[in-house]
Amino acid sequence: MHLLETRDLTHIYRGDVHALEGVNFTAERKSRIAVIGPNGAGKSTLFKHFNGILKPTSGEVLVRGEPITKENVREVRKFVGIVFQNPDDQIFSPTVEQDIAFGPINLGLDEATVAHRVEEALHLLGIEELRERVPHHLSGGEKKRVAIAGILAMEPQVLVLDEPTAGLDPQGVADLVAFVNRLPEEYGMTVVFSTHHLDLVAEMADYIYVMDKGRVVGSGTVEEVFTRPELLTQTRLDVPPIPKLIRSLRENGVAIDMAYTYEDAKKSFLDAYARRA
Ligand SMILES: Nc1ncnc2c1ncn2[C@@H]1O[C@H](COP(=O)(O)OP(=O)(O)OP(=O)(O)O)[C@@H](O)[C@H]1O
Repeated sequence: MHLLETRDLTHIYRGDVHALEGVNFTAERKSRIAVIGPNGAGKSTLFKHFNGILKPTSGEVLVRGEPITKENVREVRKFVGIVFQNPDDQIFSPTVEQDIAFGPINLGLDEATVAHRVEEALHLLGIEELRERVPHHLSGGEKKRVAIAGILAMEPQVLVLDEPTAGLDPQGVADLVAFVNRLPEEYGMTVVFSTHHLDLVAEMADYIYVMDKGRVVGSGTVEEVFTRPELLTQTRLDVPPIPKLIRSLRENGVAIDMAYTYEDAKKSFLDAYARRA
């Protein structure tokens, strides 16, 4: 049984827009999964099926092996939390603190538990100093953190992030990467995210789904996907700079180990340099 699964999932929007066509997707506990693909590939539509926001035109979505039904959709939404692309869709309370408390209160938790969860979420996202602020007056990046904190406070087992780094400054991106990477190990969570920043994928994911025109056109480990440049270019994507540069050096006779993350690349370069010396 998979933690989350779609089987032959097809979604046709009104107007005969075929947004998903026969998508098979699985996620396991503690996995870090990137969904990549050009604009309009169907990433957000897929995510909206993960907790029953959208209903399949055909096919199935299974959460812990169970199809999503009217009866279990509340439970499913506790289990799978989604942070949308645009934080304005998700933020509506008068203060940040109240906004983060909204989800836990809705789950029917007692006051002390709600307060505790709000504190934890503020702390995890590093936004304690924003607690009294009016969400709508925050910057884009600050809003994004508040939106993530609001979902996190519901303690989902699966955290789905639709383009989490869009609009963040470089330090914000680095903080987000570090934050996401703590969740599987420290909290046993599964993280599924979409991004157009392919250089972040190796830093934040173990497994990749490549989507194009509503279909999954490739999937595999970071290594499996990034060693298929044709798959990426045919979907208007590209191999990120680190593996691209190292591949090119290898093709030019440089003895250097392949790497996908910044830290691994640094090690590869230092090793290659040491071997020469
Ligand atoms: N509510 C809707 N009604 C009709 N068509 C829609 C609706 N939402 C999305 N679509 C269409 O479905 C297709 C998939 O859109 P989706 O937002 O899932 O793509 P995406 O991969 O998330 O794109 P992006 O990278 O631009 O965020 C697109 O052709 C889009 O125009």
